[in-house]
Amino acid sequence: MVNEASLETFYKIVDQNQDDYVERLREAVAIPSISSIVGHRDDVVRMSHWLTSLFEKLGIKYEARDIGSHVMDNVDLKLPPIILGTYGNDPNKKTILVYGHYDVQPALLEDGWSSKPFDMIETSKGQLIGRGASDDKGPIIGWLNAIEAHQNAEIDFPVNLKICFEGMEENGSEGLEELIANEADKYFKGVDAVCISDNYWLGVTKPCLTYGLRGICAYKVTICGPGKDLHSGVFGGTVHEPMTDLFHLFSKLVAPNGDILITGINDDVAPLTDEENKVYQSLEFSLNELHSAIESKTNIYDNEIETLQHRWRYPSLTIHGIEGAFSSSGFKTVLPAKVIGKFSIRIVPNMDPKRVNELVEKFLKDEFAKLGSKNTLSIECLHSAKAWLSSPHHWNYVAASKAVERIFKCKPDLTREGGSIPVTLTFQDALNKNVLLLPMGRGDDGAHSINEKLDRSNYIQGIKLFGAYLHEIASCKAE
Ligand SMILES: C[C@H](N)C(=O)N[C@@H](Cc1c[nH]cn1)C(=O)O
Ligand SMILES: [Zn+2]
Ligand SMILES: [Zn+2]
Repeated sequence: MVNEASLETFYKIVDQNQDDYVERLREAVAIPSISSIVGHRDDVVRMSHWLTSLFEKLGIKYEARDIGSHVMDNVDLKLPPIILGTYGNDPNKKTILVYGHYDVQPALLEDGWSSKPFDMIETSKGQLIGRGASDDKGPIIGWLNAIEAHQNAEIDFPVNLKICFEGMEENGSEGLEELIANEADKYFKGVDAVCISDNYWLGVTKPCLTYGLRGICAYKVTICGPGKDLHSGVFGGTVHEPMTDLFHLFSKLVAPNGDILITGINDDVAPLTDEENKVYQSLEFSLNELHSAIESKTNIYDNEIETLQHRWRYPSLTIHGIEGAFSSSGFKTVLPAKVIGKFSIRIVPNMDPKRVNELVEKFLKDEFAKLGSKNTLSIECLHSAKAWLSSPHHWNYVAASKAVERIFKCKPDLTREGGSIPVTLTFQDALNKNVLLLPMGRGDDGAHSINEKLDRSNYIQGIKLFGAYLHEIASCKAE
């Protein structure tokens, strides 16, 4: 049985301390821990130190595991540590593993942010705007705030908590899979279930529990031509241009209606069953919510069901950008000598990254050969991860559903999501335990986009939700 009085005291303490929690998030957002930019690697490491100081303050035992180094953009870089924490070790309590990441996506004011991305502001509507506020600093700090609130309220922490925070999630989670495989029977031994808060509600009003994610294969395509950038007037029309080749190649990858054109890519996509199709009929999601999240009406599908199916259970291909091309304002009549195009494919159940890589390589090489260009082409898969599906009827989900009802007075939606968190499947397979995604933020938080935000109410109610979830876990029967 959940101790109702303890929970009420916990909620009260969370409410009383909410301004401190916001300040804590502001401090964390101020560290630009961007894992995919060489010059920010020290900031990612600084963020790990910020977290471990908080672990010390809260009495969480931890190890900051050194996982070696890697080469990124031709630079040898130390990988940020994986922080493994342990809070409580009572054999009579269940053990829950929480995972999150302390790295963030890149962000520049000139991308169109309305305020400096790493100086978190709070708007009059209670939106906490800053890079990483929702993805994933708010949620990871949320777990730590929940621990502190139990201490301040002087109530027993209901479970043993194991914590795994990484600093490379936005850049392929390098080193994490290996660490989990090595530690499955050591550090992760005794874990009963896993909970990850690193995604978002479907819309803006109703909480959800998430049981599926798409995977990802991310590519870098390099075309090299002349030995240096050239004057387009002097040399244009007389040399094979890398940018022209890249545009031709990339135009073959995907149609404007989103269909992926790579030969064979759709062959393995799991067929849509009647049972799965039914799931989409009962979801509360409107195109209006989509329009507000994308700040336009540029949706491909004119109905909710197809939109969600193409977000959750069909693959998609996105062209992200071109390195080496002229991209500033103004006009420069340059002929770029070398360009690097970047795209990724979100993959779905039954698709295998190895097979996807083979198909992508063959397709690009065949198409490049048709151009008759004397430039050179190279293709690199930067990182990949399979799609993930969990069992939403497991006691882990039942406990989370009860916790949502306590805090939000409604039953959560059961959703899948289009983004990727490679570690979900790794934990599920390596530990053979149920994995639950319990989001804190809303569908319009703008993760990876400009003006990323976390609503103060989602942050504070999210801390209460995490606490309530752990209390429900403690009182539920694990079968
Ligand atoms: C859903 C999660 N919060 C997230 O944003 N994941 C990233 C992971 C990733 C993979 N390559 C680079 N980042 C995502 O889905 O893009
Ligand atoms: Zn992210
Ligand atoms: Zn994330």
